Amino acid sequence: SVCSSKLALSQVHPMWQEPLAVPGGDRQSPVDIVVRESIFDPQLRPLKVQYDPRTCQQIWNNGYSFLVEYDDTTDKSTLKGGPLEDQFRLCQFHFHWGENNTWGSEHSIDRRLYPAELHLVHWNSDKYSLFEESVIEENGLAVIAVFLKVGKRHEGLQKLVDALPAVRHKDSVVEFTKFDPACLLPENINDYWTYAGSLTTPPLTEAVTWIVMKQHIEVSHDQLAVFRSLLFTSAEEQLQRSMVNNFRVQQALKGRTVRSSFT
Ligand SMILES: CCCSc1c(F)c(F)c(S(=O)(=O)NC)c(F)c1F
Ligand SMILES: [Zn+2]
Repeated sequence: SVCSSKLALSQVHPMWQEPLAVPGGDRQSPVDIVVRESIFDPQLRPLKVQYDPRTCQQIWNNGYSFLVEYDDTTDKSTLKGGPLEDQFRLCQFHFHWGENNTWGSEHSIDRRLYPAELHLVHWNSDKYSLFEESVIEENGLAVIAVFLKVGKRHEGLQKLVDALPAVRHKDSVVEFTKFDPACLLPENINDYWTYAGSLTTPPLTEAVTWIVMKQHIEVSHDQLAVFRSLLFTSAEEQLQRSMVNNFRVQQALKGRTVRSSFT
């Protein structure tokens, strides 16, 4: 699928070589969400998520995270409603996580970090014909963020966990089909915060409408340990480095309002 276009990602530098200056960046991500400063917006509608597991294609280790990629050439897996005016197509989902269970998420709620964070990346197929175009447009992307907490084993996630050893090294790809990403959403998807932000990986473009779920999902310690068994490095490289702490440092809100869909 085009959504994790090799070209766009080829400019990717390891996130931890911060700061990658974004000239005049005034809507950068991630941020800390201060609950008491968020504004309830009664005009925020329920989210409409329609995912078709048959559009699931492959898992790719891009040296950053592992991306589960979907066929985004038709409107089969879509997101609309909530803060969104247009219809968005699912192109991939991936995670950010830490070296231990103390930190790993990109966003935080009143400074509380989670051990990992899921990102479901969608692009505006009403306004653009290609993912690449949408990445550089201010209303181009919509990302649903879901926090992961360590607890009971997530049965739906296990199929994905079992496939990860096949993509241990950077640039490895494995076929992965019939996975319904809806199983990774919390029961309640109508309680969320939303704000205007950016990608948290280069090109760091300010194209993202963020939708951060209030309710987290639970995964087991062992499932998260398999995430940490992935490598940033390709099979050829001398020095292998564990894929952990693949989150960006938090950015200033710079006057932005974070709205909530709930009181
Ligand atoms: C040119 C990007 C290729 S796809 C992609 C990605 F791989 C990624 F990691 C993030 S993120 O910023 O890290 N999380 C929302 C994105 F937003 C993406 F769109
Ligand atoms: Zn992400």
